[in-house]
Amino acid sequence: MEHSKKIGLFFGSFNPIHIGHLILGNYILENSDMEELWFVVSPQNPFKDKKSLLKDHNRLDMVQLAIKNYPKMRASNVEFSLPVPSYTIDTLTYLKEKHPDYSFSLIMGEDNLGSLHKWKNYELLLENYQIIVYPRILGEEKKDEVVESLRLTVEKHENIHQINAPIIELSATEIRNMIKAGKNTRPMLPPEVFDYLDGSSFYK
Ligand SMILES: Nc1ncnc2c1ncn2[C@@H]1O[C@H](COP(=O)(O)OP(=O)(O)OP(=O)(O)O)[C@@H](O)[C@H]1O
Ligand SMILES: O=C(O)c1ccc[n+]([C@@H]2O[C@H](COP(=O)([O-])O)[C@@H](O)[C@H]2O)c1
Repeated sequence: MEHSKKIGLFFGSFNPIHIGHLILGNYILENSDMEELWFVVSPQNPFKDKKSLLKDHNRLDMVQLAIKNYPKMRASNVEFSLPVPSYTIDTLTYLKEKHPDYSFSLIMGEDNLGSLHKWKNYELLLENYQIIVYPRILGEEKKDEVVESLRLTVEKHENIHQINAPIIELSATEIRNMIKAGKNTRPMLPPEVFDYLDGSSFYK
């Protein structure tokens, strides 16, 4: 049988991409059988607050800058030309058609696993794709018993693979707030992304 290249997909708005995303992407490449890791930049979601969301191409530019020295990482703009809001199952179906020789897996934080049962066609997603789940610190809301029990049901599925990646408590929201307040974000951002933002008026 022909080998199908294993691709891990990491979806997000990456507004901006930060070192938490990079550390995790690198961990997965170094500790799983994924051969490539694609950062799939989600377009502007009409149901979310757009005020501080940079344009698609700016967020894609930053991902490209951040990964330029990581040969196994790619930036994907596949969702830019698909209907919004982007449903992961639709993106996966499109990617599978476009790259029939690749095998795609989903990379997801433990926090998102709690709401997976609300995603479009989540049963289809679970049946057809491997989902790699990494640990996050769960907030009070996520600890809710009902969510927790649903999470456990999904967790038992054979396509869910939990990995022991390091927890980096950083968020793009925190970084945007710091930039707005004139604080230094250099250690939280890949150097090229820091320079890109430093020379612009973004988030200020
Ligand atoms: N520090 C982190 N460590 C691991 N995963 C993260 C981290 N921050 C975000 N993620 C995950 O990365 C994906 C893309 O993240 P996203 O671009 O939404 O970043 P974010 O930092 O959570 O952004 P925001 O604060 O704007 O909501 C999401 O699945 C999110 O759960
Ligand atoms: O497909 C769905 O129904 C669906 C519902 C919610 C979230 N997602 C995906 O999960 C990613 C992270 O979601 P969020 O809400 O944490 O930004 C987002 O980029 C989407 O690709 C997908």
